[in-house]
Amino acid sequence: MITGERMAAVDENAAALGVPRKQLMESSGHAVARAVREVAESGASVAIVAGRGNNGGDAFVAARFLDEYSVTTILLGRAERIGTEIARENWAALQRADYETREIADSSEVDLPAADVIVDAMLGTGISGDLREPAATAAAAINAADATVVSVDVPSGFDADGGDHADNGVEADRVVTFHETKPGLDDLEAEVMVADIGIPAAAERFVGPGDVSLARPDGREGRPNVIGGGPYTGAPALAAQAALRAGAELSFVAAPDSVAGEIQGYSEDLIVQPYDSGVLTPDVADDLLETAERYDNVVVIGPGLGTADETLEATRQFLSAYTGRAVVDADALAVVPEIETDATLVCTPNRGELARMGGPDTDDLAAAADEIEAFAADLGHVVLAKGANDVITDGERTRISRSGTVGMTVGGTGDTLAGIVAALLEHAGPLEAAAAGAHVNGLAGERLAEREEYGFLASDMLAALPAVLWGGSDE
Ligand SMILES: NC(=O)C1=CN([C@@H]2O[C@H](COP(=O)(O)OP(=O)(O)OC[C@H]3O[C@@H](n4cnc5c(N)ncnc54)[C@H](O)[C@@H]3O)[C@@H](O)[C@H]2O)[C@H](O)CC1
Ligand SMILES: [K+]
Repeated sequence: MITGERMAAVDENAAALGVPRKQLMESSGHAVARAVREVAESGASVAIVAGRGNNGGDAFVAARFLDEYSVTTILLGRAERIGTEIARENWAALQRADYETREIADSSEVDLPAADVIVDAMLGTGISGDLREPAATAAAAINAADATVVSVDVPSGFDADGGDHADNGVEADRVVTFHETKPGLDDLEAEVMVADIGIPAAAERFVGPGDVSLARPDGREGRPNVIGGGPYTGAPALAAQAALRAGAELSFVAAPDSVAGEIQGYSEDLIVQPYDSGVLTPDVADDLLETAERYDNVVVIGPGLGTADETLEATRQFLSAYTGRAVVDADALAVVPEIETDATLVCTPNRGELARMGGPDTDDLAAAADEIEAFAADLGHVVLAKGANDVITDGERTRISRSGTVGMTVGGTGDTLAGIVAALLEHAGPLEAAAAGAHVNGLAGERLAEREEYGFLASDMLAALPAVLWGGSDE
């Protein structure tokens, strides 16, 4: 089962692994042709109704595999407004190879030829909202036709993220969906066939650019609050700054008044809010909990907190009562296996912290991915286990991030990671935020290592983050 937006991420990851979208489109189109052949008698007439996106592109490919039939390909819209390069190229090939094609400018021109089989390639996972014209009129004509309807990827009008189908959507007899079925597809009347289109398993297993695109903030959003500091002051400052560099609008630090000034001193960009105590105590935790619940910000709890008994008790109390989203790092991790909570937690243990939490005790986290997945399932939260390769899992789905470089084994890179995950968690799911966060943190380190393999600081990574999240230069 895979959603449309996750499919786009996997698609982008496949391209980064060397399997470009055009090759996927060729496989998709071939799969559609095979499905048509299963329902078309020899000599049958086939009408392809294509949209201007890659769903249509798949059908332009299919037309080339259906020479034994009389095929007409109808494009809803003008050819020059085909939305993607690979769909345009496949349309152009049909023109040059003298295939039977028609362009429909608007709904008044919708007039489907009589056909034994209709291929519905108007809309796939790129749909937004109920069918607009001319797709709406075309869908009605398809539904009224006396033909077998084969839909490409999903019936046009079906939402591959939410699983519901537009009232004016196409009623397909068959659906050829790619790679994995989509949520809700099997509830439709249609017969669903899943076509393998050659996406390497690595495109799902390993975090890639598609996962970063999926979790990247569009614009500045979120106001994470770092609950940290006490004995240490660098960690909360790094985490809070990383959150800003990863797209947060504001970044708060709640810290003991004894160190608040020092933390503020690291960066004027932070909003440091001192509390009247030398360390995090249960009373202070109560106040911070009330604030966190009121503002519904993502919390980062742990950086630099220290391990005083009353601090651990305060952390236990905060996380047990909290119902929002939090990144739990460093010394705060110890309490997570001891508590029940309704909060959505992303735990970011390093190898030692993972073992102390009850997870596998090993240097090669990727080799222990299944055990870490089982540990996360038991823990009930997302675990981002940090190592040479990071293992990110919600107990059901597991990803490996291979980004990063040996120079990152310097103090503070775990703090920047926690801040990045917090910024992404403001708008992305916990697994998605953790996977993209781990990956982006590693890419920032790689970018610095291009200049010098060692010797860079965690604080140097802050300036490299925007470039790896949004592309562009950090110079
Ligand atoms: N992800 C993969 O691995 C592969 C996907 N393939 C095919 O690509 C489509 C998704 O293509 P995309 O270009 O993103 O969008 P669509 O073609 O689905 O539709 C976009 C198209 O439709 C217009 N549009 C959007 N909403 C509406 C609406 N409500 N009413 C009318 N028109 C609408 C929009 O303006 C665009 O023009 C996927 O389904 C697969 O079929 C690859 O080819 C194979 C690998
Ligand atoms: K379709």
